[in-house]
Amino acid sequence: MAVYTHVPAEEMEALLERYGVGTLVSAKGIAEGVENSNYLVDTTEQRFILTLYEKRVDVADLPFFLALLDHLADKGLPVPRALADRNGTQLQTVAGRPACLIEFLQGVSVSHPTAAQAYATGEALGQMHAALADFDGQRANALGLEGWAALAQRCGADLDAIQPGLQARVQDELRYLADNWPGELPRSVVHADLFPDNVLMLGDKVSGIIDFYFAAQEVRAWDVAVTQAAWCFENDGTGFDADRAAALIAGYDASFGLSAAERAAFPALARGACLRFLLTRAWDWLNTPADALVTRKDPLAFLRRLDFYRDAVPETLGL
Ligand SMILES: Nc1ncnc2c1ncn2[C@@H]1O[C@H](COP(=O)(O)OP(=O)(O)OP(=O)(O)O)[C@@H](O)[C@H]1O
Ligand SMILES: N[C@@H](CCO)C(=O)O
Repeated sequence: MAVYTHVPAEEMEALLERYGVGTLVSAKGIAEGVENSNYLVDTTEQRFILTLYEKRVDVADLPFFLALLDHLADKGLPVPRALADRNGTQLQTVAGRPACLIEFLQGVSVSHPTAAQAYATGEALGQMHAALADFDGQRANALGLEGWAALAQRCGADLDAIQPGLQARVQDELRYLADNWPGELPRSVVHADLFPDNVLMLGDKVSGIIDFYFAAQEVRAWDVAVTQAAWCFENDGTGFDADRAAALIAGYDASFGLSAAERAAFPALARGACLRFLLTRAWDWLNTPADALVTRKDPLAFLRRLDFYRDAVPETLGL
């Protein structure tokens, strides 16, 4: 579950008062997600998401994230805005945490995406990249190449407690990526975490793209690699689904497209994607008490993906 901070009903009521959006009917903690606390809030008029920003979100980055949501929503993407209260303020303090009241979008996150759903997601990702061409917000990617090395350093030899030999494997991979990272490819603000749980779907249509709190400037095609690594395997990192992967890339090509240079670099980008999630999951695995309410995600599910991309023949990746 992910409700790290409890919000008393009185405080919720006082918050809603500032927006003039009806009075509180119910507020339920949302179990999904690991990063922030989220509540589903119903008022006499409307339904909202209340997000309280927790450990990995730096308050100084919130203006960037809120501007990004507004920019994409202005361009017609199904992205929820943070609402402004009667004074025009989007960012609030709730139960001592920075917080926003966010538009509720319909749809469900799929656990076993079909090829048609992967196509729609690739297409939506391409539309998002097109819409970001004139977004001038700046945020460096703390979870890029340098950030992975720093995180590996912080995990240190404890990586071997997750699986013997993991520290050496991570160091090999960091060396490979330092030598082969295609840093010369076009850059843009990217979503950087477009997992199935961050895409809401109604049937085969994308009805919502959420959770932009890792968005940052990065090699743009890395976003496509992250999305493929997240969408085209079983949860445990086995069973790469070539049809789903090809559909995702075809959807992206239909709305934006990968260049020849981006296709050539795709396996290295995908290895970087896998290393990013392997390391953040490993850090959480090592630093989340076993009795914590939040469910830790398996780092080895991304080691298996990493092994897959290391050994993959590029033609099998749907490129
Ligand atoms: N704008 C929204 N409209 C509808 N549902 C939403 C919205 N925002 C969040 N949700 C719901 O809340 C859940 C958790 O949200 P979110 O993924 O943003 O949390 P998180 O803790 O940041 O997650 P993650 O672990 O993916 O980083 C989502 O899976 C979704 O069900
Ligand atoms: N989507 C990430 C969580 C956010 O860093 C994961 O599944 O590991």
